[in-house]
Formats: sequence, C-alpha cells, structure tokens
Amino acid sequence: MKILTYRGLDTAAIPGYDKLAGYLAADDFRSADVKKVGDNLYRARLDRSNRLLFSLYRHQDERCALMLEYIPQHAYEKSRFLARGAQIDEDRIPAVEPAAADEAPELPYLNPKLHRFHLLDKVLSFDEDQEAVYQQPAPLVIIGSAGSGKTALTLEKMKDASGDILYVTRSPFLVQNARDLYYANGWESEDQNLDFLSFREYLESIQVPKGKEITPRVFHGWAARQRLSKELKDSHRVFEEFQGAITGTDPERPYLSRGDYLALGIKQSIFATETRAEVYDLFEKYLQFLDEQGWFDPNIVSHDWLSRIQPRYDFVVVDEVQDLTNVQLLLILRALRDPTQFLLCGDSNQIVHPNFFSWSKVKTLFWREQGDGAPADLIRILNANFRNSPQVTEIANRLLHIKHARFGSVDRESNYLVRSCGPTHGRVGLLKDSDQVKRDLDRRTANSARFAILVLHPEQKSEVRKHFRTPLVFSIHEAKGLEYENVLLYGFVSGEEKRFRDIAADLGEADLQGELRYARGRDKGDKSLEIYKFYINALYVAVTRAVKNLYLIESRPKQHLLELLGLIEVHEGVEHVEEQSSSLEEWRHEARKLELQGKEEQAAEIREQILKQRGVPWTVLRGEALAQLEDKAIVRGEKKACIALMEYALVYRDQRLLNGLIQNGFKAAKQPDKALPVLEKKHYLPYDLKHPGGVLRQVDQYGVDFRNVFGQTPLMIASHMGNAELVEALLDREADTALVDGNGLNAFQIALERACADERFARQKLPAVFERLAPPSLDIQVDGRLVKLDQRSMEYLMLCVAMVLFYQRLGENWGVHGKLLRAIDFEDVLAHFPESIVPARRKKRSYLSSILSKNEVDRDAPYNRKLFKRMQHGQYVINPLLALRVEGEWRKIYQVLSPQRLASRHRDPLRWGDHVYDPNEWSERALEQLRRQLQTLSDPDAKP
Ligand SMILES: Nc1ncnc2c1ncn2[C@@H]1O[C@H](COP(=O)(O)OP(=O)(O)OP(=O)(O)O)[C@@H](O)[C@H]1O
Repeated sequence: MKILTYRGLDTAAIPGYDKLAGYLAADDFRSADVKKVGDNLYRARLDRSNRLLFSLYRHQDERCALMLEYIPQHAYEKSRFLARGAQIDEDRIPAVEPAAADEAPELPYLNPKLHRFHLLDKVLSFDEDQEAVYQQPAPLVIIGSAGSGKTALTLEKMKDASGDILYVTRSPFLVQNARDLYYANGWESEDQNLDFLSFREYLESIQVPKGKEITPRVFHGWAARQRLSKELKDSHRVFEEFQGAITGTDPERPYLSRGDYLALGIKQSIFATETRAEVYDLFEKYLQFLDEQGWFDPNIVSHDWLSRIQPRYDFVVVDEVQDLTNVQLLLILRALRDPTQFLLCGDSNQIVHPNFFSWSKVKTLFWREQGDGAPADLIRILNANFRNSPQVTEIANRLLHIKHARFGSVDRESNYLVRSCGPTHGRVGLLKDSDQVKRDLDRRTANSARFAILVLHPEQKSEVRKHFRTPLVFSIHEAKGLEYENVLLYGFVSGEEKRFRDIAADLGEADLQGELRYARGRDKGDKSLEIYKFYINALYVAVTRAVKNLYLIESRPKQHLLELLGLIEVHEGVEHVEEQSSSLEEWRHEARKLELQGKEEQAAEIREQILKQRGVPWTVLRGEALAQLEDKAIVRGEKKACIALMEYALVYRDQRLLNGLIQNGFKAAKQPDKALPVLEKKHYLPYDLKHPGGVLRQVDQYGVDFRNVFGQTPLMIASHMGNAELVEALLDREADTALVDGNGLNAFQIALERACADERFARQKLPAVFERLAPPSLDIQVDGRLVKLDQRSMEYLMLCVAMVLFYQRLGENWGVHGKLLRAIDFEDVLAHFPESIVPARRKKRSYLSSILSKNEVDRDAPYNRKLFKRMQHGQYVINPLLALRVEGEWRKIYQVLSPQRLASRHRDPLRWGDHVYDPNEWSERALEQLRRQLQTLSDPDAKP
C-alpha cells in the first residue's frame, strides 16, 4: 500500500510513526490494529495511548493510505477530521482488513514522485508544475487555463501565509466557493486573519460607495432607451468599452478625456476610430445617468479610492485577475504592507469581449509600483486541465491554434496549449439541425440539471426555447463561471457564418499542429480583425463550459471552421446522448447556485417551470398589513384582530403591543406564558414532529424560504424549535441563513435567543444546529466601511448575542432598573452554553468586558470593530451608527432591530389608600427616552 502524508503532518514528531507506516505499507492491518472510526476514516495504533488517523484511496491498481492526523492520548474529541466532540469507544469500533482499500474512492490523479497530498473539498496530489508553483515564494502570477487548478493551488498556498490575508476576486459566487473550499474538512489556523471578499466588498471595505453598482442588466436597459447608430447597438460591447477602455486603464484619471480616447491605438479599443466620437458622447450621457439615478461605476470609484487606501494586508490573493481592470488591481496591490506579497491568477483566454487585459499590463503595473526591486521571474504557467474531458480539451486546443494563427498571441504568457488530465472520457459531436433531432434531444435533456444550451446572442434564446424545455439556456455573456457535464451549442457558428468563415479563412490542418509559438498576428494591416476576436473567444469560452460532452447543432454544418475543429461527420440521431433526469433536489441546488452567480432569469425559470413554486396564499404580517391589523385591534378593538395581533406580539415578544391589548381590556394578553403553548401548537406543530413531511410539502409548494403569517421562514421556526433534523433538511434544500424575521433576527440568532433564555435548549438542542445555522460572516458597516465579521470571531458571537439581549433584557434592564447592557448580561446567558460552542475562557466576565471595551466606538484600538457604544461606565448599547447588510440592503442597526418593541413586563399598579402608582407608565417614559436617544445617536445629522 502506498503511504501519502497530509501537508504539514510532522511525521518526525509522531512517536512510532515509521514502524506504523511500515505495517500499513506492508498491508499488515493487524499489527497496525486498524479500526474504522468514521466515513473513510480509520485509526491505527501507534502505542498504548496514541493513535493515527488515515483514509483509504485507490489510484489505478494501487491501494493508498493517506495519513491525516496524529491523535495523542485517545483525544478523538479534539480531532479535526472526526466530527468535533466525537466520543469513540475503542472496544466497540470494528477492525478492518486491507481489502477495504479495494472499495475505497479513486484518486483521479496521483503524482508518483510526491508523497505529500493536499486537501480542500477533495484530496489533491499536485502535478510537477503545480508543485513548482507551490514551492515558489510570492510575488507570483499564476496563469492557467480553466480547470488547471489555479484556485485549488492558490488556496493551498494561502494556508502557508500568516497575518492579515485577503482573497479577492470579482465574482461573489467564486468568493463563497473559495471560502468553502478553504475551510473544508475543518481547516483552522490561529495565525491567520482572513478576508474573503468580492471586489465590490473590497471597495466597500475601504469606503462604502454611494448608490448601487451599475450592472450589465441596468446598463442594457438604459442603453436600449438611447438613440444609437447600428455600430453601438450591441450594448455588451459598449459596456465593455466603457469599463475596459475609457475607465479603468489609467490610474492617474477616473476616465480618459475625449481627446485621449479618440487617440487610442487600434488595439486599445473595440470600436473603429470613426465610431469613437459617438461612443464618447454616449459615455458622457452614461456619467450623467449614473449621477442622476444613484449608480456607481466600480472603475471610477476605484480610482477615487486610490487616495484612501492604506496598507493593511500581509498577503493578498487575486483570483480571476483577468476580470479586473488596471485601476482595480492597483487598488488591491496598494493594500499590501510589503508590496511583493501577492499571488495573482487568471486566464486571458476566458475573456469574451477583448477587454484589453494582458499579462504584460499586469507586469508593467507591478514594475511601476516596485521600481527596480521587482523580481524578474514573476510568472508561472499551468497547462494541465483537471476538469474537462480530453475530447473537450482537444477542441479547445484547436480553437487556441486558430486564434493564435489568425490573431497572433494575446501576449507571451497566454501562449500555450492545454494538456488534459481530465478525469472522464467524453464525447464531442455535431448534430443535424432537424426537428427529429431536436425533439429527441429535448426528450432526453429537458429534466436534466446537467445539460445546458449556449447561444452566441441573447436574442437566440427565444429560438432555442421553441424547441427545448430546459431552463438552462444561456447567452455567451452569461456563460462565465458556468460548468455543465453536457453542453449544447445551438447555431453558434451558423448564426454568424460570415464572421466564422472570415476567421477560418485559409487556415489548414498544418496551422493546427505543434506547440504555439509566440507571434504577432498575420494580418497586421487588417484593423477590422479585432472585432472578430469576440467570436473566437466566445466559442472558446462556450466549449470549455462542457465538463464531459459537447454537442453542436448547426443548421449549416458544412463550414470550414467546424472542419478545422474536426467536426465533419453530422449525426442524424442522438441515441448516444444519455437520457438524464435530475431530482427536484438537484434542481433546487442548481437554482440556488445560479442565483448566487447572478443568473436570476434561469433560476426563476427553474423555480417556476420545474419546481412549480408559487407565492403563499396568505397575508404576511409586515409593513402596511401589520399596521392595519394594529389599527383594527388596538384602535377599533375587533376581537378577531385582537387575537391575531396577540399571536404576532407573542411570536415577537412585543410587550408594547401586548400592553396595548391589555389596556384595551384584552385580558388574554396578560398571560403570555399561557397563550404561547397554544400558539405554538396552532402554528408550529408540524415543525416539532420527527417526520416533518408537512413542512417539506409546503416547502415544495412555496419554496424553501417562504414566509408564514408572522414573516418567519421554515428555517427560522425549525431553529426556534431546535429541530436539528428539520434544520438539516432545510439547509440541504438551500434555505437561506441570512434572512431575518420581523425582529431583524436571522435563524441563527433565533436559536441563540432560545438558548439564552433556556438552559436546557442551550445544552440539548443548540450544539446540533449552532455551526450549520451561523452564516459564514455578517456584513457590518462602521465609519462608512464594510467589515466582514467572520463566524469564527468572538465579535460575531457578541454582536449576535447583543441583538438577542436587546429584546430579552434591554427593555427590562432600562425600564425597571435604569441599566443598559453589561458584561454581566452576556456572562449570565453564555454561562450555560456548552463548552464545545463557547469555551470556558470566553465566558469569563473579564474576557467579555475586554471584548466590549475593545470594540467601543470611541476607542482607538487595533481591530476595533466599533460594535458597541459605552453610554455609562460598563454599560453599553449596540453602536447606533452601525449598519448591517440585510437581504442585500444596508440598514442601520436600529432599523433592523425594533426599538419600539422595547418594553418591560407589564406590572400591576400599586395602590395605597387613594394613591395609585403605575410602574408601567414610569417604565414606558424611561424607554421612550431611550428610544429617542438611540434615534438621535443613529442619525446625528437629523434636524430635531
Ligand atoms: N492536482 C490535481 N489533482 C486532481 N484534481 C485537481 C488537481 N488540481 C486541481 N484539481 C481539480 O480540478 C478542478 C479545477 O480546479 P480549479 O477550480 O482550481 O481550477 P481553476 O484553474 O481555478 O479553474 P477556473 O479558471 O475555471 O476557475 C477542481 O475540481 C480541482 O479540485
């Protein structure tokens, strides 16, 4: 059996390691005393009390033991790889034979020379090139085609850095994905302070820009309303020109002047010189539009922020750097304390419109920043592909050849072919464009979430929809970042026959042989060539979206370009296309993924067409509906309305509403403890059952995040009930953990809220849901800057608990005792939290005090998140100037929380003689004064 060791596992420091490894290598599981302790997790015996954890894999015909972790003193509960807190009774776990390895999962790639492996979401053995990059210190630029393992390698390199670290890329989806990969399998590091940010968030972390970021969709809507000549009709091109040529290129200016734009060289603009004046006219209108309609352009803001950026990172990773402009990249690099500590990666072949990105520009930028001290050897190339099938990679390589032969190299760096290490065998085929073929193909693919159709232009989508039912139809502009097992290109080449004919021109098979040599384009004089690049780039991007199988349907299949790609035979049948049907679960997952990638159109189509979801038929109590109910109950005293309002008030513990009802003589409101169980039975019963079929049926009907009458999602209720199985089922269905209820609390905070008030819940229910429910980070805004509070920080927990205490304690504390929130309040509630969630040292009052004071608004301290405002000695409220991003919008904290719901418990008036003293009035006055104070502090500029 081959022995591989996990990165960083210091085998020399493990007593008895060599002997044990020897047993395993010799397949002697008996001497190694191997037992199974988890899913593909085995333990072997080092000596009486120490154990070693490993996994089994196969590679081709070889068995492999992957050594993971040293477990000293039977301390399985501290293991990173076993579920945290695992208790293992060694006498009861089954012994294992080496033959278990024959059933183990297959490693798709194994470098025979390397004994170290890495682990993200899966096991990785680096190939020679990856290993060389792994060993190379920063600064480093990693260039590699789609699927060459850039992201994987970069993340593993990031784990070696220490201090303040930034991972940034344009797409929020990729950021989330990278973060998930990074922390997969329980990775933790004490000496890293990590930020995973999308470029937008990075801008916000310097200063939140005013307005919203302009999106292609908004831009197209606006451009469609302008009177434009034919040359400017393609608004994608115009948008690219604005974002890549007029803005974003020159760090000295927010955008080029008209004169400079008109004077750009032919390679620096997508538009011919004679059209540029009109483009610039439109650009000026665009500036006006941004200003008037409250949008911002990220390039212009990036330029403005250059004057604000301060060094604050020790190490920076920029992924998909080809999606960023010069100015954006500069803004990132300027955040480095040591300007050489960066790692950039990308692939200029993944650009659809030529947006003037080139590696030489990146280098120039770096050298200009660095002066003479810049290292000469910055760039590393990865040319293996681990994602696509060899057949797809072959077509992609042919396209690179064609592009290269016709247009010359983009730059020296992007001049390579791709070597396939693809895990599976695939198929590439040209299909006849007949009704029969389309019908058969539709039948086989309509229910498959692993089959997508791509077209060149958005208008072609409606044509596709006439023949195909799948919701997964994308234009090339939407295709970035997508990958599907099967991809069909519909009329890609026939739709632009002339363009592709011109591109293929007189190229022959001989032009597609050998390696790419760096060369300028053949047709130097032909200035119109630039325009053609879009078509070939688009085809390249489209082809590489296919992980396994690629099909093309062409109405005119006899085309030179297709011939060059080796697509000569036209298939009249589609028997070889596997019929696939995806489960609703896969479709739900697909919809959520697309939504995160900003592909709302397709996500909505899946929800409507496949998941058949619709809106809830009841009225959700919020905003106007809630105000009306209040009016009917409290002003007009309608009985039914009183009951409904009492229920609402009970759900949100809105003492003020209850008090209102009591004053109106609605007695039931006086005894919330009696009314609450009735309410729970009426509304939450299905959420408490072992088999929550009823809830899941509703989820199927209305979507996983539907709102009940009180505005709660199923996840919020499941979390309130502490029903871990249901929570799990809902999260599997992609329930959104970031949504908030009528009190501004998300599902995680709702579970905390129960746990703070109920020791049994904290002990018995909370551990099972705690980690799964906590959103990975909270976006807060302090001093106009975005801070992402990571789930792993104590500040995250403190802010969440403070939001809970706002409702649970602040009303009573202030209304009765004249106190705000104090360390003792936090100590009180955290005291009964299990050790696995909050370790004892973090529950101590001194520690809690130190977190409160370290994060005081008026204190000047490093890493001060300014979460709290100290109002009196040791007494705090959440910083009224803090804003939270809730459901995509920035909202001030006291708009998220509801100060009007602050109230102390209703007390009976005291009487002696003729005197009546009503403590409720006193409390209410005090609380009103607090509300006003919070309001003033929240909005210091408001007129009194
Ligand atoms: N050495 C390896 N062995 C096996 N799989 C690998 C290896 N390197 C990368 N992979 C896998 O290949 C896939 C593609 O890797 P990754 O996403 O890092 O590529 P990328 O270059 O960033 O691609 P893109 O530019 O499309 O984002 C991933 O599933 C990754 O786990």
